[in-house]
Amino acid sequence: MSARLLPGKPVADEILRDVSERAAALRARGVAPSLATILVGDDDASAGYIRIKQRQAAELGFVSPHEHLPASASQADVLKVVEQFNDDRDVHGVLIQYPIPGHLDYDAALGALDPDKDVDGMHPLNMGRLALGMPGPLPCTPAGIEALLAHHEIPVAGREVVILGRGATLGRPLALLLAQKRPTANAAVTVVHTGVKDWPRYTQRADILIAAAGVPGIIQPEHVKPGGVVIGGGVRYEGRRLLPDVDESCEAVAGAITPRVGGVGPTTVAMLFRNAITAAERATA
Ligand SMILES: Nc1nc2c(c(=O)[nH]1)N[C@@H](CN(C=O)c1ccc(C(=O)N[C@@H](CCC(=O)O)C(=O)O)cc1)CN2
Repeated sequence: MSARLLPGKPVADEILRDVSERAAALRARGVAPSLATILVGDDDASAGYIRIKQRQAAELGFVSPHEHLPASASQADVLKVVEQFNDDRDVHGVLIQYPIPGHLDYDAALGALDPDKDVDGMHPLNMGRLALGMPGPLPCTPAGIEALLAHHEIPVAGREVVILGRGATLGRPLALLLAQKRPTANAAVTVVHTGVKDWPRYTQRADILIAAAGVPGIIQPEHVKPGGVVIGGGVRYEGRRLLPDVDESCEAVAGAITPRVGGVGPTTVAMLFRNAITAAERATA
């Protein structure tokens, strides 16, 4: 058996088409939608992702002010930039590229961000909104995975979803999202982590297995239910080299699977812009 592939690009294209139309509507009433980016330090991969986001912003007709702080920046320097963007009425969304240098506190910087401008959906208030089922910006990778499943018409409601990994950016918010009472969610969700000795016992019974561990190659064919759906959400980067959680040999066992490149990643960026256009519309309504 060879699994059906579930690419992310058509999902991202659909989301970005909608964002582009909404951006044009804002511009037609004299509003320039704006997504500000903050990069701290000289990490090549992060600088590359910022360039991708700026290119995408330009294609969609967004303004994208950018602040690049040196690796030696202090926490106060970072907070000052965050506050400047918070106070700037022409800036509708802000993202702080992760990671930042080790002497800095990313969570504190995120906590200082205006929650209404939080396009990553990771501010504590927005995570709280997600936990309570209240409207707000959704964390981009979890929202991208829900959209990917819906786009490829993978039924989720009532099915057994197992998420391997409980991190704050993926496993935990994704569990909250897919358990919500909505047609594209409403699943029986189990979160298991790699510290559980017999974690394969959980993944083997998953109708939909979502790898969110950030451990390269941790998911092998024997961890997958034959014919099940496998979504590779977790990745680790060595420089710009992508090391997915899911080993490619899983394609022989799964019924459907995301490609190792061009799976969940493109949907994450699209969701960032969906959050940004929503923030711009709300700020200028
Ligand atoms: N503030 C944020 N920081 C970071 C995020 C984020 O969402 N918000 N995510 C990652 C980096 N990232 C975006 O910033 C990102 C990384 C990778 C991809 C992607 O589409 N990858 C491709 C593979 C590309 C390759 O060949 O290496 C894929 O998955 O197919 C998109 C976004 C950390 N920081």
